[in-house]
Amino acid sequence: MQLIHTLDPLRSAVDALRSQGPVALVPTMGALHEGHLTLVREARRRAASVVVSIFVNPLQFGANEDLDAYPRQLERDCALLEAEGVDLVWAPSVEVMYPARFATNVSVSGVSEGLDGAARPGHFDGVATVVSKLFNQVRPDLALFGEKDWQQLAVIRRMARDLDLTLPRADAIHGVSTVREADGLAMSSRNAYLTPEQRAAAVALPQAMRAAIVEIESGVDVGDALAHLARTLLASGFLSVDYAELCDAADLSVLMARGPKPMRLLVAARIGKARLIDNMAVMPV
Ligand SMILES: Nc1ncnc2c1ncn2[C@@H]1O[C@H](COP(=O)(O)OP(=O)(O)OP(=O)(O)O)[C@@H](O)[C@H]1O
Ligand SMILES: CC(C)(CO)[C@@H](O)C(=O)[O-]
Ligand code: BAL
Repeated sequence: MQLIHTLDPLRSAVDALRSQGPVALVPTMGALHEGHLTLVREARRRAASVVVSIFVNPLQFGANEDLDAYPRQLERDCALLEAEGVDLVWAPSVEVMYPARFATNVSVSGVSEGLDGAARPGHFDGVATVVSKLFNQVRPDLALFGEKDWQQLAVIRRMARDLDLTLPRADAIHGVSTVREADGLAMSSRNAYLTPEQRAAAVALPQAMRAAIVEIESGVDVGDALAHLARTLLASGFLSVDYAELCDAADLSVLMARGPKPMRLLVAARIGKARLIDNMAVMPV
C-alpha cells in the first residue's frame, strides 16, 4: 500500500492503478471505524483498485466546531487500510489541498440548505469543494459514501450531475447503508468524544427514531411524533436537538405528513461534546 502526500506522485500512482482496471475512491476524514472499512470492502468488490483519502477538511468546519479536537491517527488508519488490501492512501496536508491564494468555492443550492446546511452554515460548501477537488485529483471511476451522512450524499450526487464530473459508471456515486454498533448507535468517529455514561445514553437516538417511525407509519400526526422524539432525547441525556424532520428522501424537502414517495427521518442532536446525526427510511403510504 502506498501512502502519498503530494499531487504529482499521486497522479503517477493513480495512472498506474488505472491501467489495471477501474479505480474506486473512498473519501474520509480518518479516525477509521467499521463504517469506513465497510465502504472500503464494498469498493474492493466494485473496482480493481481502491484509493482512500484521509483529510480533515478545515473548510467544512464552522468557527466554533471541533476542527482542532477531531481525532487524527494516520498510522493506525494506514494499518487498518493495509489489512483491507487498499492500494493507495491519499493524505494531503492542508497546504497541498489549499495552497496560498486558494479562492474557489463549490456551492450546491437547494438540497444543501436545510437540516445540517442550516445548522452548520458553510458546511456543505466545504464538503462540495473538497470532494470536487478529490474527484479531480484521483479521477476515480466510482466513489463510495455512507448513508449515515444522507444529506451529504444527496449534495454530492447533485454536484456530480450539475458539474458533469466525469465519473464514468452508472454506480459512480455509490451510497452504503449505515453501519451500527450492536445496540443500534450509528458508528461515527465523533462517538469517541462520549464518556461511557454518555455512550450508554446515546442509544436513545436510534431507539427514539425507530419509535417515531412506528408512530408515523401507524398514522400519528408527524408533528406530534417528532415532538415526542425530541422530548425522549432530552429526557435521555441529550442536551439539545438541532433538528428532527421527516423529509423527501431525494430532495430533502421537509414533509408535514407521510406521502407516497420514499421518505427519510433525519435527526441531529447533541450529547456531551458530540453532535450525533442519524437517518432512517420511513415507509411511503
Ligand atoms: N456508520 C457508518 N456507516 C456507513 N458509512 C459511514 C459511517 N460512518 C461514516 N461513514 C461514511 O464514511 C465516510 C467518511 O466519513 P467520516 O470520515 O466523516 O466519518 P464519520 O464517522 O462520519 O465521522 P464524523 O464523526 O465526522 O461524522 C463518509 O462517506 C461517511 O458517510
Ligand atoms: C466526504 C468527506 C470526506 C469530505 O471531507 C467528509 O465530509 C466525510 O468524511 O464524510
Ligand atoms: N461525516 C461528515 C463530516 C463532518 O461532519 O464534517
